[in-house]
Amino acid sequence: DYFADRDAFIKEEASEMLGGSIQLTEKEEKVNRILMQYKFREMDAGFQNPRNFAPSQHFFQARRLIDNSNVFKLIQTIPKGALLHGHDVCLVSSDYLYALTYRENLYACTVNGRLRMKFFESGRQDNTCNWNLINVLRIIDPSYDRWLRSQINLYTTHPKQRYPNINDVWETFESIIFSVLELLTYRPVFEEYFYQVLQDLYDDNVMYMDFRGFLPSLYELNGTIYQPLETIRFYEETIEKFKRDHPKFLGARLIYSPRKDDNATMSSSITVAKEARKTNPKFVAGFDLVGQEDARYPIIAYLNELKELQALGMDFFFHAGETNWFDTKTDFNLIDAILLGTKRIGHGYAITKHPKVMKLVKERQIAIEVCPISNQVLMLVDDMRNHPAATLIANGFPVVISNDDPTFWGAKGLSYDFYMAFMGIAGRTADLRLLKQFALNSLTYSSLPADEKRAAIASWEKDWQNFIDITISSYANEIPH
Ligand SMILES: O=c1[nH]cnc2c1ncn2[C@@H]1O[C@H](CO)[C@@H](O)[C@H]1O
Repeated sequence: DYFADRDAFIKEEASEMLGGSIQLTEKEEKVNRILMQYKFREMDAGFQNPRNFAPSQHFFQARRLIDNSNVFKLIQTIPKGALLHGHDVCLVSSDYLYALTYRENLYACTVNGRLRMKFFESGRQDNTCNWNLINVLRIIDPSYDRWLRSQINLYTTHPKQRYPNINDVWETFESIIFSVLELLTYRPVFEEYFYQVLQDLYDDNVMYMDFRGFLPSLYELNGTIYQPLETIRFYEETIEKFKRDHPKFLGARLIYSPRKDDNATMSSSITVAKEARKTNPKFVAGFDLVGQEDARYPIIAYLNELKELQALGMDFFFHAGETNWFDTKTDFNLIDAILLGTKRIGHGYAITKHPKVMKLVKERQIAIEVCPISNQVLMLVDDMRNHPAATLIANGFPVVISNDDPTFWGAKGLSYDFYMAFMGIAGRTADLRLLKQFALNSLTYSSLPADEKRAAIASWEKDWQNFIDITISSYANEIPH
């Protein structure tokens, strides 16, 4: 019978999908029905009229739609496990970052038309720039604030016009980081900032983080400058403080990630990496190389240095294949990442063009850190339905969802990226099992040592049960049959 065969076909294919091996309990089924009712409504409205469908639009336009979405509201309450791919200075909400510019003693100047900000003791400004107090600039020029905001966010009403191609958006992105760096590396602000990073995650039901960071030097008003290795101490103290205030939070570990740079800079970064690994093996989970992949040297340019690190027991978590180019030095980073034994792959956007990499990634369970909104804002994909991670999800690859740099595109926490993955990248019938699998994957593939990982999963399971119970009771009148 044709229809029976067809049904069996569809079922078999769906069972290969990420999350397909999860059996939901009766209670979870109830929550799933609530979730899927909302999902179908939103998808059907989008199918009727694409104007209603957030994942096919640029995040700058889509955010308003997502904020009003019932699926999104539910996703926010889901215990999402860990964030495995986010960058040190790009992780708070834009509003929090903006609010920091109201701090006392903060001065500004422009360098080649770009904002630079730094804290000084009154009258002690250095002479590298024409410094003025920001809070004074605000008063004398009413348009100053609007300009300042534009200097610390990629947001624009017309992204396609403002950033005609990928190099334009990356150039602005890197110059934003230049603008905020000395705002954030003033030691007291750095600690408050990082505390808020953890708070944003905690509030979004994310309990652990492996983050990429380049260990910037911090400074005090009195002129003290700390060495990169000392930055680790401030991270660790802030994490301890946060955990004291939020006992359920499980911590954060650093993947030391200098930018792919010239030999001299890289050689000093390698020295830092070796030292950091030796002095802080618990906090330093591994090593990565960052920056716009098409524009910089490939991984293989640093082969000797990487081999040295490897000999010291350093784990790798490489960015690789964050590109639209096929069969070039950039996507070949995927091959070097695998050959060098990477534990996970950052982005891996080009991976579906490399069948042998695909095969090995599945065999060795190397997780792919998918960052949907980042890939859209940094101009690899327009419409989430075209994101290559759809293929990974359909074939049950070890995918985790991450937020990369939420500050600079006006996202917050991890839920916006979960929404894009769930509604835009995964299929129409992908359900609570997929979201549960994303959360479980984030812990399974985290850098946590085995015993801490077991404890983390046990703690997450409690949160999950709790989420199920709370959802059932708060949606009691709306559970479909
Ligand atoms: O998506 C990304 N791919 C590669 N590098 C990135 C991405 N997002 C941020 N950074 C890099 O991280 C540094 C801050 O720690 C940024 O300067 C940027 O080069």
